[in-house]
Amino acid sequence: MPKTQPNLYAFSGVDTLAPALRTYIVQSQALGLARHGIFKVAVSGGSLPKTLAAALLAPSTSNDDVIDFKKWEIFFADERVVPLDHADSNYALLKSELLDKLPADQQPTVHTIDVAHLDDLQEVADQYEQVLVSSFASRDSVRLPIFDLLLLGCGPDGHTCSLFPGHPLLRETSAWVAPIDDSPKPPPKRITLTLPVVTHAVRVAFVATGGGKKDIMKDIFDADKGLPCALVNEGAGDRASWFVDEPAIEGVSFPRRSFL
Ligand SMILES: O=C(O)[C@H](O)[C@@H](O)[C@H](O)[C@H](O)COP(=O)(O)O
Repeated sequence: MPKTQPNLYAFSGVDTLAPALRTYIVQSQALGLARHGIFKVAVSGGSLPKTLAAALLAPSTSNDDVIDFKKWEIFFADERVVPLDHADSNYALLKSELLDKLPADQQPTVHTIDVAHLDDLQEVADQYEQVLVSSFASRDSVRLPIFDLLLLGCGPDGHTCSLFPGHPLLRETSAWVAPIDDSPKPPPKRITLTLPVVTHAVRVAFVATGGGKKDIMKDIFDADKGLPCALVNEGAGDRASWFVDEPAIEGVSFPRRSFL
């Protein structure tokens, strides 16, 4: 069977991107709820939580546009191994951008890292993997967890999650969650979903905006440099969708799709 290609959706700016991202997330939510009565989603840090808030905090426009946060189970695609109230924490970022703005009766289940052993990176990764095992069935019965949706960013070097270009972690085939203590982007100590888990998700959405992304977007879409984002595109095919603004893909020749 020929390999499928990722969907590249381009918008004039975040104000037009956010409603489309919302529609895509609502569709993903419906698929997740139909599959198992819950919506299992993992999110990254960076600018993503702010864009997510723009997409998700807007009022519903119809009965088909309802976000049922109480049925969401939120995981972190990667997390910096710091206290949960630390300025570097992806959880703290999601909390301030989104969770704190949701009413008390609309709070999702959120799986943070266990901060009891922050000095033991492997332990933090192992414990987070156990959280996934508890949610996605026993490790023996499923080879890989299947997230309903991953919401990811793309770094200026082509990294995603805490999977960095040329890093040995890209070759991890066994763990679901891995520690990294030499992240080229500070802070150095993190945990991350591994590449097989990322490419195994039902859907993977990247959000990349701004002219600062255009060179790396050319490398991801028009070249063959084995960058982490390109490896996700290769593994997920048309299960991967990119929500970008025009400045981010200026000069990229890969064909865009229209988001309907
Ligand atoms: O852990 C990190 O260091 C950041 O979360 C990082 O991975 C970020 O997601 C990308 O660099 C995209 O950043 P923007 O969303 O700001 O473009």
